Amino acid sequence: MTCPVFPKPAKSKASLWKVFFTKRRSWLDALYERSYGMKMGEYKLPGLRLYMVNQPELVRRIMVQEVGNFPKNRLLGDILEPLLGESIFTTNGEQWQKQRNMLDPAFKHARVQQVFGLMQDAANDMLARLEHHRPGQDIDPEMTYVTADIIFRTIMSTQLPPDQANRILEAFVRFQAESPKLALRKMFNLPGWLQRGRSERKRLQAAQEIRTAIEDIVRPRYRQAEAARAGCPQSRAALEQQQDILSSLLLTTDNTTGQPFSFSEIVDQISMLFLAGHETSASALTWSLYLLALYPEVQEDAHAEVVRVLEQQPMSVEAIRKMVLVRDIFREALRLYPPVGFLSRECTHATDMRDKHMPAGSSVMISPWLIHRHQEFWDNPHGFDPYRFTGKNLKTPLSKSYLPFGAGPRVCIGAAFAQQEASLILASILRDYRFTLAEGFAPQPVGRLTIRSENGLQLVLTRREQQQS
Ligand code: HEM
Repeated sequence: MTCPVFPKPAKSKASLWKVFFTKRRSWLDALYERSYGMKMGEYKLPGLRLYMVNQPELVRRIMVQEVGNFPKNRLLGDILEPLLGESIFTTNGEQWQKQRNMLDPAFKHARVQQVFGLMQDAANDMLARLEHHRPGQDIDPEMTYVTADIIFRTIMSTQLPPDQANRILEAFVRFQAESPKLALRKMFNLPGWLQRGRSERKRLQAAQEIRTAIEDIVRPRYRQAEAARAGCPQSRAALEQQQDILSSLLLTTDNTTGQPFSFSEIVDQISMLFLAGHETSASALTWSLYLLALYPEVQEDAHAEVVRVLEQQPMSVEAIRKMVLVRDIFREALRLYPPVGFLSRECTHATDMRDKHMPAGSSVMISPWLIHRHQEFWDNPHGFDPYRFTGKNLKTPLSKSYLPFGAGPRVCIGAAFAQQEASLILASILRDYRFTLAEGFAPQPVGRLTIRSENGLQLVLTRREQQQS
């Protein structure tokens, strides 16, 4: 039985220096065989002490029961700061709570359903572009494009013109490629001047390019909000009419001070939603297409499900809800290739877990990648089986061993949004196309900010009606 690709783990743990000099390409390469069966591991690096926690009860303690003692790691904030500023993804305490309160309403189920039409417009544009897909062409950039386009349409009511999209997405590729190098330099506590070398300059420039593009979109709307606050009725009406997430951020004021958000605070949140909202979904969609191409019989089952549902009703929120197999293929892709492979926290107080004493200030990593492939929690952990979610024999309840969207109060705000867009995009492709991997092609998973395929995904698409005629 074919097994979906995953980087073969080393036999044993690599030395620290080997990790530093040879594993900077992808953190997945630093894993070794025992990583896939351990419940807790300890790593002493020059710049920090790091604990890897995979045991479900301890994960729950960190992410749900004692969240206040395990805030988001400063290292993550430092790495993302040039791009995201002080956004909800990295802040803690009161600042985070204020930002979460502000964003939560925009991501409620009802609100997510309202943007289905906008998602569908973007999916239809994707289908039009796919008509020009060459056999064996990489489909990963298309998944990145369509998910970024959905974010622009739903968050900022604007479409992403191809030249601007390419500039932003290419800058993000550079940012993502340089980020793990900085993380390693920080973990190894290298002197400041070594952390500010050529790679860091490239990274900062890429972040600035993305922020400038987002600032250009936000600025006129921000001015409109200022005019509305100064009493201009037309500006207020225009602002209220655009029922996107940017509008709700522009209209919100701080509960305690009554002040609106500043321009840079708004740019921080929008940049974060752009990053968190398209990169993760694009990764998961590309992996879903890979799995479907690798398992043609599952692809045929899923196609049949889509056709069956769409014979009774048009593509809609209700229709995709009925596509249970499509949903479970996406779930299984998120299990095997969770876009956020590591969740990183910090210990504010010294504490004990299993046989380890963790000093205050230690870093804690929870890895959906390892937990989702842990042999004790899953049958056939590296195998593809979308039907496992409807069977009754899951080895461990999903609530304990499945966390592609995180858990507890910091759980992903966009989980319902992501599920809806993914089902829509997959169903649209499955309805119109049969697809296979290009001859001899195998993707190479790499772990950077998200888990992507280093060499993309080369697919051959064939239109279904062409095949039948
Ligand atoms: C398949 C797609 C997605 C995956 C796998 C994913 C995964 C995650 C994970 C694991 C976290 C928690 C990180 C942690 O605890 O350290 C998270 C947080 C977050 N995600 Fe997502 N995400 C996805 C899509 C989205 C989308 C579409 C949006 C918005 C449009 C979004 C916005 C956010 C935000 C704002 C947070 C921070 C929440 C907080 O800290 O309060 N995500 N995501």
